[in-house]
This record gives sequence, C-alpha cells and structure tokens, in this order.
Amino acid sequence: MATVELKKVSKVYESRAGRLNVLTGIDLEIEDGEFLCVVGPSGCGKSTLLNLLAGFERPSSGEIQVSGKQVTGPSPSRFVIFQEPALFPWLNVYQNIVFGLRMAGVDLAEQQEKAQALLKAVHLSKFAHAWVTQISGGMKQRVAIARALAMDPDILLMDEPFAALDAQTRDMLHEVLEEVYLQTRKTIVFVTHNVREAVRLGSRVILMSGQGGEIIEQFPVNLPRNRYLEDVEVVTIASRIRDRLRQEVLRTSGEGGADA
Ligand SMILES: Nc1ncnc2c1ncn2[C@@H]1O[C@H](COP(=O)(O)OP(=O)(O)OP(=O)(O)O)[C@@H](O)[C@H]1O
Repeated sequence: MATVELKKVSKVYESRAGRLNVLTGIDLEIEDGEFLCVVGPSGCGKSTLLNLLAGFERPSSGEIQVSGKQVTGPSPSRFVIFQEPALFPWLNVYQNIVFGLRMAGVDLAEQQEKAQALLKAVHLSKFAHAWVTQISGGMKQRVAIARALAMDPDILLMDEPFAALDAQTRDMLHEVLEEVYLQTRKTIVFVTHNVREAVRLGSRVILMSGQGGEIIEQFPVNLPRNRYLEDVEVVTIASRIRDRLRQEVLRTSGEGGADA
C-alpha cells in the first residue's frame, strides 16, 4: 500500500534575488496504484514537487505522508527515474539491473530470477550482456525502469523520463511503461511537458499554475488501456488541458509552454 498525502505543502526558495514561492498550500491525495501525471508551465514547480515526494528536499511548511508515515528523507520505497538514466557505464545491462539487489545482499539465485523477469518485462532479454554505453537512449531508459523495479519500490517518481527520446522510441516506452503498470500496479507520479503523453499514460492529470505553484485543475482520465497517443479520446482530453494551460501561460505572461 502506498497512499500519498500532501497536506498544505509549500516550498519557498530564498535567494539574493528574493523570495520565490514555488509551491503554495498543495493539498493532494494520490491513491495506491494511481498513475498521476503532473503538467504545467515551465518553471511552475513540477520537479520541486517530485523532489519533495522523493524526500530529496523538505517542504517549507505542510507535510507529506506515504501510507500514513511522514516523508523525512529519501527511501528505496520511492524510486526516482530522471530524464538521463544515469546507469553505471562499467556494468552491462544485467549488472545494472541487479546492482541494487547485490548491494542489498540478495542471494544470487533470486537476483537472476528477478533480473530475467525484468529483462522480459522491458523487452531487453536479448541485451542482458550488452554494455550500457553501446545501447540506444530508449534501451537505457528501459534498463533504468527495470533497475527501479528490481528494488520493488512502492512508488515510482518519474521526471520527464522520455523527454529526450525521439517520437517512435517514446511510443515504445509508453507501451513498456503501461505494461509494467498494468502488471505491477505501482503508484506512479509522472512529470511531463507533454500533455498528450500525460493523458495517454495517466489515470489523472493535474495542472499546475504558472506562478505560485498551486494545482489549478484536475482531469480524471477514465479511458480503457491500452491507449495510444492518436486515440480520439486521448486527443480530445489533451486539447482541453492544453487550452487551459495556454490560458494559464497567457495569464501569467510566462515564457513556458507545453508540447503537443
Ligand atoms: N534549489 C533551488 N534554489 C532556488 N530556486 C530553485 C531551486 N530549485 C528550483 N528553483 C526554482 O523553482 C522554480 C521551479 O522549478 P522546477 O524545476 O520545480 O520547475 P519545473 O516546473 O519542473 O520546470 P521545467 O518545466 O522547466 O522543468 C524555478 O523558478 C526554479 O528556478
């Protein structure tokens, strides 16, 4: 169980330039097994929200609880996947996936069993012994997903994980992630600039304000899976969100925006 609760969470950064209210009074509940996507204008505090959930940073006020326990720092039960997969270049695909298990002292047979299942889940069985320096960006990100799942976290926190990939590779990663989600029902919080990606993947999309870091609207996505970026329903919901996002960008006269 990993129910996440944010209670009046605010984050303020103080710098020589002044005080920056990045998040203000965020109240949010994320259900166990929910796939929550976060969109909003550039610089609105999406990554900050994820960093607070990860425990990399502490709220200036308010509280974050996971399954009733306050988040006070990072934990292997909340695994973060970034845009750059940060794999160990001196290890092959298999060794990267089992790295955390090895460190945790998991016995060899269990490491092998888990790795084989994960390699299959991310469609990399044939590449188990490839060096990570020799595989594509999309494959690297699949290794990162498998490495995260090896630790069996309660929550996956994903910060624009597919933003650097070409459209075709991104489509494939959407399919892999959706399969993984359907198999594991992990709670996922996924930050993206791409509204259509958010609707294609999420069971709910939250839209953040351009300034002051509030949630201005929430969009449930009650569409059956598997979904595709081109599905009429996906496109329709995405265009509603994009219109609202455009209004917000204009309102705050920011320079940010969102991809289609
Ligand atoms: N450690 C920090 N110290 C000071 N300001 C910070 C710090 N981290 C982030 N900020 C500022 O907080 C604001 C929100 O940043 P954040 O990265 O959370 O936004 P974002 O919505 O993820 O942005 P983007 O969409 O461009 O990735 C930005 O103005 C950023 O410059």
